[in-house]
Amino acid sequence: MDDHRLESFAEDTAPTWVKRLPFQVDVAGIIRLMGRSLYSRPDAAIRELIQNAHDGVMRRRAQDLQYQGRIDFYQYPREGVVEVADDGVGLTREEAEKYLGTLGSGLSGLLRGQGEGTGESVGHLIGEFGIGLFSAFLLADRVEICTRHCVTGEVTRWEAGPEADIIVTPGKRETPGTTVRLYLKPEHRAFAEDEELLERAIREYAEFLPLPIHINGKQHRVNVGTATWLEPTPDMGALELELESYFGETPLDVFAIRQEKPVVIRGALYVTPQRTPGFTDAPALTVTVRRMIISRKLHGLLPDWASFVRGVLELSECSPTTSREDLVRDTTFYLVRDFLDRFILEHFQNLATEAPARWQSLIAWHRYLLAGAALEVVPLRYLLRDTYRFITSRGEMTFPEIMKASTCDGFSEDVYETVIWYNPSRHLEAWLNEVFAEHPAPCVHTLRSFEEALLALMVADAVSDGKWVDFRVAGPGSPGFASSILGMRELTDAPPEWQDFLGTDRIHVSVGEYSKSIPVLAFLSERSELHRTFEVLQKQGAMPVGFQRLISAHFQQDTPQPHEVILNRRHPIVDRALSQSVRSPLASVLRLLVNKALQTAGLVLDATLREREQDDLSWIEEALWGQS
Ligand SMILES: Nc1ncnc2c1ncn2[C@@H]1O[C@H](COP(=O)(O)OP(=O)(O)OP(=O)(O)O)[C@@H](O)[C@H]1O
Repeated sequence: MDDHRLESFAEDTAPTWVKRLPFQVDVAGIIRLMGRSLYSRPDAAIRELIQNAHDGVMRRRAQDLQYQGRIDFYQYPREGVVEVADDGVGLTREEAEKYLGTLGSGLSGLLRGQGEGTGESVGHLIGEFGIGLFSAFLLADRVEICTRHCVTGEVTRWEAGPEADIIVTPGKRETPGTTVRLYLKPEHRAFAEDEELLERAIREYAEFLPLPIHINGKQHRVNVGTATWLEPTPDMGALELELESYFGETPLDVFAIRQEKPVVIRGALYVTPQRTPGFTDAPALTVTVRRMIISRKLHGLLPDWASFVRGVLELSECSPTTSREDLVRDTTFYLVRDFLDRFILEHFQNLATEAPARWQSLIAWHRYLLAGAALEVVPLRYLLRDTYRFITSRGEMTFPEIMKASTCDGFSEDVYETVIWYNPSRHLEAWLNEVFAEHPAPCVHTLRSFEEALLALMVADAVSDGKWVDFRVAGPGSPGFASSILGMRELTDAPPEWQDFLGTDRIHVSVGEYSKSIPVLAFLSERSELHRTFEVLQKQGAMPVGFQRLISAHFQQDTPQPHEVILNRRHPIVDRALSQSVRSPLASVLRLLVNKALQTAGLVLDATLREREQDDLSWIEEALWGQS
């Protein structure tokens, strides 16, 4: 790095003049800024006022254990006013002057910092930053507060508009507590007129706050206040019902969390019945801090793989962001995240041993998501290895069962101890079931691509555990398939005239002997089919040029294998046909059998093959007609 000096901005001689300016803060501007950038929605003000009222009540409760406390909202539609009233501790005149008018200064935060009062009461206070009151200006252009201190009985009236000075005067109020009156901006007058709107806003944040909240003096409380998941030993039935009513879906499996270390976590998680969560957004949780809802969709706490898990957590040690709409990504946050990763996995491991039927139904329901997640998450893969049931030619089997049944016998020429055969294409399923019917090894139908990957990784895990195992497509191209599965001997290319007669440039014909009584076996090359589809599209001019180039490059690198047709020399028709010429009627019968085998394997006959079929039928018909 160059050696350069930090030059002073000041003149070298003593300054001829110095001016000191007070640091200017445009409070109105800051309030506007807070409204626009700090909070994502104007009803955040409702939450801040509830929090303040709550803290006031908690502080009074710390002094008087008999006292319960409540919060009341009142609407005055004619005046466009909403009031939030509590019967809490109230403020002295000095406190009102000091804390209500100073941005960034709040008593709650101070008390929590100093640990004043009984540990419990301070621990319950929500306020922290000393800015919440200013959020009232999101909804209102004027705010008036009347407060009576519960001990001194002093009554203070406080008033502020965003542009004007704060005015503090004596006030009138009979009982202890604080009332905050919001003179709503015209665009927010609905909060004074629409009771449902106000109720929704209250419940959005304070649903689980134990303090009762009422609107317009009505008897029933707006917030439910109960949160079974916070109880020391929650009743699981009640918990399930509560989650169901809160999240609006029936949990498939519920698990409560009560954790003390390394961080305190209370709550409940459940498995959602939704099959495609995580498609549009990452897994999310409802999170409360001191029972106020921080977010109903908090991201980043659940592991990515657990996209089918939902729930609600009380994280009293986590820090809300200043807007209280999210959590600060600090060490505590990451401790919670790491804990959840381990906890959810352990829960499923326990479920698999303690309630296997339940675990099986979860796997069946969330097959895609679980198998997909297991590709990356090794412990989950180990769990699925022992419990995930693949569909095979011998019914459903777990990986260890497949391994056991796929052991090569002593007579096999294979160098591997175990060979797992699998079939990745649906149209070969029935056919391969027949082929494998008498064979002790199963054919695993990995009909969804993630299952093929899952099986491959399980094989790779077995290999790294020291097992001598191979993994092969059940098809004639795979070593050992013809000999060990089909019992086929001496596989050779068909003589050229038979290749020309029975095959095409896309169909390769060979002859062998196999134990089955089937005359012809056909195996399609999926790549060849794909190639053909693209060729047709290209001819129709239906493919964008860029895509076309990509496809051509793809197939140039690796030309597709032809479809395979294998004639069984042991079958009498095949044997007799091959001993005659390609012009004999039996040759046409054989060609019909080849077409049939290709169709059974899933090939849709093209025009050439269909034409050929017609020729064969006419030729046989003619030959038979001639004979009668
Ligand atoms: N209803 C109330 N009852 C008693 N004191 C109150 C009430 N509302 C506000 N106060 C006092 O005013 C202070 C400032 O409130 P403000 O909402 O701005 O900040 P806070 O609640 O301390 O912190 P935060 O910004 O995190 O909400 C509070 O700390 C509290 O001392």
